This record gives sequence, structure tokens and C-alpha cells, in this order.
Amino acid sequence: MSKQEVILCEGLANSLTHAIEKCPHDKLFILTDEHTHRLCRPHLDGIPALEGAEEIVIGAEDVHKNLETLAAVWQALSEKGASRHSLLINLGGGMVTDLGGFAASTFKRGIAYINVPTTLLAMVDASVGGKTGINFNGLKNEIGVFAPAACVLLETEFLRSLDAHNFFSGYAEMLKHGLISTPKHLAELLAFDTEKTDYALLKSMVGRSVQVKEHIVEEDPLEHGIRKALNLGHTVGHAFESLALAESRPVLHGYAVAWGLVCELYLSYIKTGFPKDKMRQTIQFVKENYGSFAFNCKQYDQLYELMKHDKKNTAGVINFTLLKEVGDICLNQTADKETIFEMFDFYRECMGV
Ligand SMILES: NC(=O)c1ccc[n+]([C@@H]2O[C@H](COP(=O)([O-])OP(=O)(O)OC[C@H]3O[C@@H](n4cnc5c(N)ncnc54)[C@H](O)[C@@H]3O)[C@@H](O)[C@H]2O)c1
Ligand SMILES: O=C(O)C(=O)C[C@@H](O)[C@H](O)[C@H](O)COP(=O)(O)O
Ligand SMILES: [Zn+2]
Repeated sequence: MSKQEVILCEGLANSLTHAIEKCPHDKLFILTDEHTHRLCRPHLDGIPALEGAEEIVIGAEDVHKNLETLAAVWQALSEKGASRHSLLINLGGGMVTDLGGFAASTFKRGIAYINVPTTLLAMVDASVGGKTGINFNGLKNEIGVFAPAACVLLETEFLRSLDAHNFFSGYAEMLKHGLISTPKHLAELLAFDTEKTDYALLKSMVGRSVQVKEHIVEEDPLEHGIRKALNLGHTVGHAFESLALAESRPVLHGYAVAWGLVCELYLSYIKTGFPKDKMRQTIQFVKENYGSFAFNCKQYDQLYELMKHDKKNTAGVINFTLLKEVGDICLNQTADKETIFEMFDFYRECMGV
């Protein structure tokens, strides 16, 4: 997989023009969801390089990250005359970059695409690293391919219209990057004033956060080893997200990850000796900013079954990424059913569920 260019923009118009010039194409397409079409697409008005671009607009949020929406994008590309040499620009959050990236990398066996992420989550995580896909059969990202964007342009000005809920969703992936990188980065994240956003500071933190991901993806693009670090909090987090989706009470991905981090830090504490004070400090941050996901002990089996579908698993054995310390990563950890249930007990007790 080729190294992906990730640019923290000083001016989106120039960066995008340059990126488009570097991708020779016969026709240009812009994919947005109904919200980013209204709120973010106008930021690109008047850029000559986008003249004549065809627009494709899909429904917003993860309930639309599915086969029907994917087919609608393929259909639109086909009907609007896309060829193997066309270029797709994904303008949106992780839902648009995941689904748009998958649509691009499968249409006529693959056309080039550029990601212009508009949420915090997509900037620090989803738009980078080439994991594309859709939810399927009630499972997160069940179908997809590794296919990096030609270029990722990070314009943090988009974050000014993001609501608090989606801000915190992205912040959870930043916390994850803090936990798997350095105590300094984690401390900076835990100290950030989330009530009164300093956008200049946030921009520099986005830069540092995405670098954590870039370095890991560069080393292991196809997740044979160290890339599993980026899945911290997700073995449980994805199960929470899938359960919530099945019960028609969807939760944002980052919230599920934050609650998954609570569980997996507990496992880290009991299995790999993660320090109790650091576990408590991170859990406190999650409690204060994310509330909790409610479930009861009758649902433990269902969550356990969902975790059996995690992509890191081999031969039905549930695989966790755990920590010995901040930045000291233990890959390919396992836990028996009893320990996993004990972890759920701990979560419910400390989160007051
Ligand atoms: N591929 C990866 O490596 C990766 C990494 C992390 C998450 N993900 C996936 O990303 C998805 C979540 O992404 P997300 O959190 O960006 O959600 P999202 O794309 O659903 O966006 C959240 C909401 O914010 C709106 N929005 C987008 N930009 C906005 C802006 N600038 N101002 C106001 N509203 C805006 C969207 O329309 C949507 O309603 C999940 O499907 C998750 O599985 C993928
Ligand atoms: O890029 C990665 O690798 C990650 O694991 C990042 C995660 O934040 C992201 O949610 C990813 O989509 C999860 O992938 P999956 O392989 O567990 O579906
Ligand atoms: Zn994630």
C-alpha cells in the first residue's frame, strides 16, 4: 500500500486544487451527506478546479453506512458517467469517508479518491489509513477493503459547525491515540478545556493526534501487527455500537469507543498491570463527558457473541489490544468468558449503570 499524503491545510482551496491536479481524471465527483452538503459544501464554492463536478448526496449518519447507500453511490457514479479514470472527493465525516472510500475502491475495480474530512473523528482517524467499508448483518465495518485515499486534506475550520456530541465522539479516538502514544500527549488531552474550545490549540492537537495514526499505519498498513493498537477500546466498543444499533438506540462511534476504553483499561489493569491511577483518571474523564451506555447482565451473552465477530479474532478467540502503561502496547491478548463478564460488571458498577 502506498504512503498516503495527509495535509494539515493552511488554505483548503489551494491544497485541494493542488491535490486534484496530482490526480489526473476525466470527470470529478463530490460525495457529501445531507448535512455536509448543506454545511460544508459551500466552503468549496468558487474553486475553479471543482467546476463541472457532479454531486452525489447520501443520507447522514451510521444508519446509512449500509449496502443500500453503497449501491446508490455506485448507481450514481454509473449513471453520471464515471469511468476508471474518474476522481471522487469525499466531503464529510467518517461515514462518508468509509462508504465513499469503499465505493471508489470497488467501482470499476477502483478509482482514485481524495478525503476532505469534516468531523473531528474523521480528521484524526477515519479519513486516514485506508480502512474503508460499510456495516453489514448488524456488525460494524463487516464488509470493506484496505484502500487509501490519494490524499487527505485536514481543514479544521470545518469543526466550527460541529455539535458538542460529535466533538466528543472524535475526541474519544484522540484519547485512544493519547493512551497508545505518550503520557505527555494523554495529559494534554485530559487537560484540554472542552467547554471553551481553543481552535488554534485544537488544530495543533489534531496534527499530533493524526500523526500517531499515520506512524502506525505506515509501519503496518494491513493490520498484521502493531496496527491493532489503533483498535484499543474497539473489541468492546464495536459490540456496544452494534447492540445499540440493533435496539434502535444508535450511539455515536466515539462514545462506544470511550465506553469500550473503560472496559479495556480495566482488562489492562487486571491482565497486563496498567496502573490503577491512570485507569481511574481516564475513566473519570469518560464519566464526566460521555455519560454511560446502559445494559444489564441478561445482555452479557449478546455482547459476548458480538465480540466474537471482531476482525482481530482468530479461530473464534476474542482478541484484545491492551496496555501495560501509556504507550506500552500488548497485542493479541485474550480473556476467558468469566473475565469478560467480570469486566462488564466493573463497567456497570463504576459507570453507575
Ligand atoms: N476507517 C477508519 O479508520 C475509521 C476510524 C474511525 C471511525 N470510523 C467510522 O467513522 C464513522 C463515524 O464518523 P463520524 O463520527 O465522522 O460520523 P458521521 O460521518 O456520521 O458524522 C457525524 C454527523 O456530523 C455531521 N457533520 C459532518 N461534518 C460536519 C460539520 N463540519 N459540521 C456539522 N455537522 C457535520 C454529519 O452529517 C453527521 O450527521 C463510523 O462509521 C466509524 O465506524 C472509521
Ligand atoms: O484504523 C484502524 O486500524 C482502526 O482500528 C481505527 C478505528 O478507530 C476505526 O474505528 C476502525 O474503523 C475500526 O476498524 P475495524 O477493523 O475494527 O472494523
Ligand atoms: Zn474507531
